[in-house]
Amino acid sequence: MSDDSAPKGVNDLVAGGRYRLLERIGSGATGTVWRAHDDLLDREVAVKQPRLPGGPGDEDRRRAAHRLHHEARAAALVDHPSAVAILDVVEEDGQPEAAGDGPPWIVMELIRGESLHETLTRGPLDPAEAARVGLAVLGALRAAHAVGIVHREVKPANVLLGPDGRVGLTGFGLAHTPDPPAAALPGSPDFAAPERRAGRDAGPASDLWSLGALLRTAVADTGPLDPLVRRLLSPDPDGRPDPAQAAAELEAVVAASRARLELESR
Ligand SMILES: Nc1ncnc2c1ncn2[C@@H]1O[C@H](COP(=O)(O)OP(=O)(O)OP(=O)(O)O)[C@@H](O)[C@H]1O
Repeated sequence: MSDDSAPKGVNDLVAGGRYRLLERIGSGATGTVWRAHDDLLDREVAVKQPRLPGGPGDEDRRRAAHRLHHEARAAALVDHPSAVAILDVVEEDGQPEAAGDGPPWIVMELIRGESLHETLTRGPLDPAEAARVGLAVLGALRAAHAVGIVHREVKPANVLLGPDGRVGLTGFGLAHTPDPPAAALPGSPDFAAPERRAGRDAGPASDLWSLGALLRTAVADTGPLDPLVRRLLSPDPDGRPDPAQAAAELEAVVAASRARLELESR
């Protein structure tokens, strides 16, 4: 693309010499997410600009940068159509930082839409749509668990919904591989499994509890999802369903709804 046709960015800020920031999408605890144009590949992407506390060398700042690096690495390991793909990481600050502690700007695929959290501010989903979204999230979680990653922050704000039915799980900031640090990490209490709230470590079953909480929050009445949601929300991690079984039950709810719609359209 020639310079003339390149979209004009906000303040013409170009991260990593390549990602032209176009529009602020939103911001969270660790940074601001921008819609950006990748001038090299001529496509739009999402770029997370870190917001780090303190000044260079501060412990808080070092920890926040570490968390972002960790988020990028954890998310990049997960290869699933319902996990937001990590495309690149660039270090862009101009500030002298210790190697590996610099603020990483995370370049991700852009999901044009909104988070499930935003969708739910307008009203609940019907159980079949919740099952479809839950099935996608569960798929991404199973892919994460298969490579030894526990997400630890499954919640509606971390589920992005595209206009084409696309579901993208993001927010791997608290994700970790087993053998965790002893200290309990912060998270969202409403979606954190009881063992996590008690300060014990989270395993794959903790993500299943969070999925149960997400499904319960997404619908006005759990209806056909009720038996599954109850088991996902079992206080005992061993009492939660096997992920393959949970997927089969969600699929059954989605299939029943499709069959009903087909009958009605005849
Ligand atoms: N890849 C993406 N494509 C489109 N929008 C995104 C993407 N990633 C995040 N967003 C949007 O950007 C906003 C901020 O995302 P971010 O991940 O920083 O939020 P957060 O989960 O609250 O943050 P944190 O995990 O740091 O607390 C959210 O509204 C989210 O919907």
